[in-house]
Amino acid sequence: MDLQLFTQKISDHLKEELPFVLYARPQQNTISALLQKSKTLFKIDELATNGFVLAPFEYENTACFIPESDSEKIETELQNPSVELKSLEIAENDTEKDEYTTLVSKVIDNIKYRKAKKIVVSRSKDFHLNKFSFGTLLTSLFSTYPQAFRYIWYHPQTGLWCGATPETLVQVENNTFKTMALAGTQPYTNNEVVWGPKELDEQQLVTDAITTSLQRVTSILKVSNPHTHRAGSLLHLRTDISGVLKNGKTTLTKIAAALHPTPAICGAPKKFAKEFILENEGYNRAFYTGFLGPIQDNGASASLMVNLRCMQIENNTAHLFVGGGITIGSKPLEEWQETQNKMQTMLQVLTPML
Ligand SMILES: C=C(O[C@@H]1C=C(C(=O)O)C=C[C@H]1O)C(=O)O
Repeated sequence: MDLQLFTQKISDHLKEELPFVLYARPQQNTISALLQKSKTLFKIDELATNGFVLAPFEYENTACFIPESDSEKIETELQNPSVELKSLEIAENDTEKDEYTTLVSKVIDNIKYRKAKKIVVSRSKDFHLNKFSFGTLLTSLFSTYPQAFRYIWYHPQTGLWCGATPETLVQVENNTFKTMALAGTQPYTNNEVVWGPKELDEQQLVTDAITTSLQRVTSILKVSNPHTHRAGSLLHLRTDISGVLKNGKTTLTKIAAALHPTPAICGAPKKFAKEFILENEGYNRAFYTGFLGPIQDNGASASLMVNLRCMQIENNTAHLFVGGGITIGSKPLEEWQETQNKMQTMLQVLTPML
């Protein structure tokens, strides 16, 4: 379908407050959309129905869902999806900076007392938009980050969420699966990339925790060496993990539950880190650091992504969400700067509306 018609159809759907989701896979120019016909907020326990799932950080069993069976499916192709990235100045707010660096210091204290090895903390920041335009958001989001998984989700009960995430939670295809350990961040420059021991250790911890939690549900595991992954104006360290699902019995639901929340977005040990986050972060992450993606073949095939570099847009306000992993070597001011840098990803998308 022609991009203009595609955009018009979805804008009309939004005006009627009808649910929809549109997404494009990494490196692909095809944007697929599901336009739900009713206003029902579908919830699923088993990830075994064709459609698109959106799960919160506090996922236990239940996630929001747009079923293919209640939707019209349309597609379009993006032309020339390449935009130059220009860093935007973000005014520093002293109170926000104090609150965040204090939170990071508290994590470091807990790590010193050996309560945890790593905790990922985060914050949210609001930006005022001069004028929200769905069409502008669509072209800006999908053309700025062709290498990321991009999505826009809307339901009158969840609001409008969108993002461009570099991180796969799990991809399943014919009994085989792929996942990744993504951790360690530095700004992208033209210089040679060097990773220090802090980042290498932090990333290894994520790889170890993921491979351990996969042991129960998989039979063959292949683990790559860590390599640099570019995500817009940032670089991460990434290890690819792939294998075969155990006896053909492991379902998508089981593998997602075994992985989520990974130490890339929660911490290690998982239980302590999650409780610390819920008690101390001081805001509700909602769908940020949850997972989302299309489910096909009744769960035999799926691409579930971690919901990072995302925002919720309400009227003329964009709520951006950013965080970072804290380990023994972390420094509060550097962690603050890392969240400022991560904010650039969604700010680039908002530029035409600021
Ligand atoms: C928590 C975020 O990113 C995660 C934390 C990272 C880190 O601490 O280096 C890197 C990639 C992500 O796994 C975020 O983008 O908000």
